[in-house]
Amino acid sequence: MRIKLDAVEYSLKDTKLLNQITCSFTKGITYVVGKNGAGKSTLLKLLATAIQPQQGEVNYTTLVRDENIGTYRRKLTIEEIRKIIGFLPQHFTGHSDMTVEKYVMYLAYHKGIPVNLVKKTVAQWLQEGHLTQVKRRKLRNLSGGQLQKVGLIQALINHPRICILDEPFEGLDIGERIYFQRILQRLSYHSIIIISTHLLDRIQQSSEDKLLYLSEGKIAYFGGIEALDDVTQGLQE
Ligand SMILES: Nc1ncnc2c1ncn2[C@@H]1O[C@H](COP(=O)(O)OP(=O)(O)OP(=O)(O)O)[C@@H](O)[C@H]1O
Repeated sequence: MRIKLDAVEYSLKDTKLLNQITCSFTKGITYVVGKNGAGKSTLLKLLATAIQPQQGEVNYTTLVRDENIGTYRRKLTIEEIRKIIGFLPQHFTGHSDMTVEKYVMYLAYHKGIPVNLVKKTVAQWLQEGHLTQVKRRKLRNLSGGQLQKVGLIQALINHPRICILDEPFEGLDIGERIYFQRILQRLSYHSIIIISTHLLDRIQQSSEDKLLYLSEGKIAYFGGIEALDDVTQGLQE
C-alpha cells in the first residue's frame, strides 16, 4: 500500500493551507508536526479523503502480483480507499445521542467485523480502554478523554490498512497513551499510520518512525525521526 501526493494544493479564500505538497507514505508510523495553523489538520483531512485537493493529485495504490503481467501498482477507487481508512478527526464527536456501547457496536458492524465477533470485540475494546463503566452513557456526556478513547477505538477497531489520527493522545493519561501507542506500533508493521501530535517529546518513538514537519502549508522536513531535535528547535523559534 502506498499514498502518493503530487504537487497538492488546497486553499481557503486567498490563503494556501497546503502548498505544493509532494511526498509518499508507506507502512510504518509518520508523525506530522508543525506550529499551530501550519496545515496539519488540513493535510490529514485530505489524506482521509474528507476534502479533495484543488490542484495536484493524491493516489492510493497497492502492489498486485499477476502471473501473466508480473507485479504492478493498482490504483484504488474512492470506495476501496474509504473501506480501509480509520480516521480520528481533530474534534471527534461521533453520534452524540448514542451510548458508548451502541455507537461502538454500530461502528464494528459498519466496518465489517464478523457478526458473531462483534459483541466480544466491542466488550474487549471497552474493557481495555477503561470504558466499561460508562458504556451506557451517551457520547455527549463523556469527559474529553473518554470521548477521545471512543474516537480512537472507532478508528482502530478493524485494524485498518491506513490509519489517520489527528492529535490522538490529547486528553489521555500516560497509561492510556502507552496502551494505544502499543496498538499503533503493532499495526504499523502492515499499515500506513499518520499521526499529528503536539506531544512528540512524551511519545516513545522507534528508529523506524518518520517525521513530517509542516511550515505554513509546505513540507519543511520529511525523513527519519532522528532529526526530531533539530525540528523541535525550529518549532520553538
Ligand atoms: N474553515 C476555515 N476557514 C478559514 N480558515 C481556516 C479554516 N480551517 C482552517 N483554517 C486556517 O487554515 C490554516 C491551517 O489550519 P489547520 O487546522 O490545518 O492547521 P494545524 O496545523 O492543524 O493547526 P493546529 O495545530 O492549531 O490544530 C490555519 O491558518 C487556519 O486558521
